[in-house]
Amino acid sequence: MPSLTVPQIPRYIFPPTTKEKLDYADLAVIDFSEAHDAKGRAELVIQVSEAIQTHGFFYIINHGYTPAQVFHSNGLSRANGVLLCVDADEQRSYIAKISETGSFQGYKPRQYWHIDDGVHDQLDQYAVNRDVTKREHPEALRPLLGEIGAFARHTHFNVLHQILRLLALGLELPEDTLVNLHGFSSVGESYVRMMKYYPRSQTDELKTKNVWLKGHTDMGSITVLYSQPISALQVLGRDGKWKWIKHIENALVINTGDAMEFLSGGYYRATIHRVVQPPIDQQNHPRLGLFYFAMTDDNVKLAPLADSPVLKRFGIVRGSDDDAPTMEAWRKGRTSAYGQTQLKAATEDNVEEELINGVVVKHYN
Ligand SMILES: O=C(O)CCC(=O)C(=O)O
Ligand SMILES: [Fe+2]
Repeated sequence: MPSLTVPQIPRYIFPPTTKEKLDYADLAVIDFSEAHDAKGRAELVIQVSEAIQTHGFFYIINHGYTPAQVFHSNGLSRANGVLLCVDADEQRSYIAKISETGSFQGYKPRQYWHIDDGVHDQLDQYAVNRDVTKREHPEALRPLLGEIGAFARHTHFNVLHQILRLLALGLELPEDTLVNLHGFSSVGESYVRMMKYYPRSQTDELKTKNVWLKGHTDMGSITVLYSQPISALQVLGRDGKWKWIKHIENALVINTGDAMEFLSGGYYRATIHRVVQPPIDQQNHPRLGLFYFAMTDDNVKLAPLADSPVLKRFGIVRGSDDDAPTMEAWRKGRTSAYGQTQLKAATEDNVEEELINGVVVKHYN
């Protein structure tokens, strides 16, 4: 019997994975069920450090949810429903004031970002701070806020913090060094994002050479993507070639962002990735995304953790903190500029750039 409080939300029917032969990145699969004892964790530290240094992406399996739980298939289905159910008028009243506030919280209006050659994005997105009470949300979302809050909490404590412990150990720092910079209750922006990409016109595909989101790094520390079946995400390999990210049922796809690159003095580089048109057999489906974008607390200075013996061995020192942006300044600068500023051609081929807080940010074609 339908519940009286939870609205009937159209279910998203997952399309099958592609039959096309794609050039997939060969990513490490990190099994979190091995993280329970010291020996297992020591092994995972090596695997995760290597994965970040080679590809920048890795999978996590056995992260604590089954596909049947709200956070995977059902979670995507709900994301779909929420993005679909809210009518245009209501969407308008929950629009994110992205350029004014430097925050994505709320709806990003469709076509807000410039992609290339006059073509704008074709995707809906709704962002919810991990503290779901921070803002008002559209009516369709309200009955789901408890679940979204629990999802954020689970991802923050059981996924993000576990990864951060492995990364701190990889820097030979006390296990909780990075965890302490990512407090769930601190002032900061780590948030849940639901995305829905729509198929685009042939003209847009031609003008952008099939690129839906240009190659970029994420601004935060860690991005957690709940793997979904439509292929479109690619990673730029160290050999300069784009490789596809393969869907693994109920896996998480993890990458590092700018904040982690700053904190580790470049030891954990931010991953360059992009989104392109899906392969031919998946092109007629909208593509859903469910993410947790993690950032440090707002007041953290994004400068190298120079106590790390690993960084010391690499000769990485912490310069004046006056030169380092805080997480708050970095995320606001990047968020308000993204898809809005006129990018300049860089000296490298196929790269454009912009200056954010005195740091060059690159975008890749
Ligand atoms: O849709 C995806 O798979 C990735 C999206 C992405 O890279 C981003 O929003 O930063
Ligand atoms: Fe990204």
